[in-house]
Amino acid sequence: MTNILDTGVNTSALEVSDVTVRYKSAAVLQGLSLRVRRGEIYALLGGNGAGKSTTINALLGFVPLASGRVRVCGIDVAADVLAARAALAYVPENVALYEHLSALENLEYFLRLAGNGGAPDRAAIEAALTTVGLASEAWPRRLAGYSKGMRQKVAIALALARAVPVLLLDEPTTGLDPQATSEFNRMLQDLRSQGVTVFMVTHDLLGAAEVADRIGFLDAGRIVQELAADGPGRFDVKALYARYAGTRRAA
Ligand SMILES: Nc1ncnc2c1ncn2[C@@H]1O[C@H](COP(=O)(O)OP(=O)(O)OP(=O)(O)O)[C@@H](O)[C@H]1O
Repeated sequence: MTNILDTGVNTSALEVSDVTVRYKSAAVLQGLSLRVRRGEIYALLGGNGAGKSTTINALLGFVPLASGRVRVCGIDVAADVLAARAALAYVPENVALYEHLSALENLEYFLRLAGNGGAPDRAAIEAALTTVGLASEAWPRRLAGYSKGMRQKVAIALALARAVPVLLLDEPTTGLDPQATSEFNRMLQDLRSQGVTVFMVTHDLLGAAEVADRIGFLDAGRIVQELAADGPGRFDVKALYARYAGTRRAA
């Protein structure tokens, strides 16, 4: 798969440096710093209100920064938000695609919108749908009959067909059954092996431990802990659970 921004291979995919975001007087991100390497799966965990969605909004350039800097593939988001967004595909928890169109038609339609008006490349569409593991029988069916997991696959296939190097996933496994979750995690591993970077916000500690290279714990707008997968043993889930539970503020 071609990476649209593979110049500057030494730059991080995502770099958040000492970022503060305020809503009115309240600081929601408070000196947040994190770095995601190219081809890495990074899971951001944190309790409700910790600032996870605000972090995604900062990466997309949707919230002004009171201080700090955000870079996407080396591009300063404040300096060139459109170039930064072109390197990102944001997949929200509930994917917004056309229900009355099939997977193939949705991809054709959105690629035409994103492109320069020419016909989208059918082979690239089929390759992307294959990579995400959507069964080919489903490709011509309307999305109205799709499960949540299938819709997510279509949204990710769209990002792949656009050759976007970085995926931002918001709660991707919420509402998926265990089989769909493990299929989803396998797909993320396939994407990683193709050099795609994944940044996901999640409450699914076990899923994150299964698939992520690193897990960051966000509390009150900053990273309070960051752990890396340690080889074949990966994360110590028990210890992780204790730490994760420990970052949640008392209700
Ligand atoms: N547009 C806004 N205006 C004012 N306050 C906001 C706004 N958006 C978020 N907040 C506040 O900022 C804080 C962080 O919100 P954010 O949505 O980033 O948290 P989160 O970690 O994604 O939470 P959740 O897990 O519940 O989705 C919360 O206290 C929230 O109420």
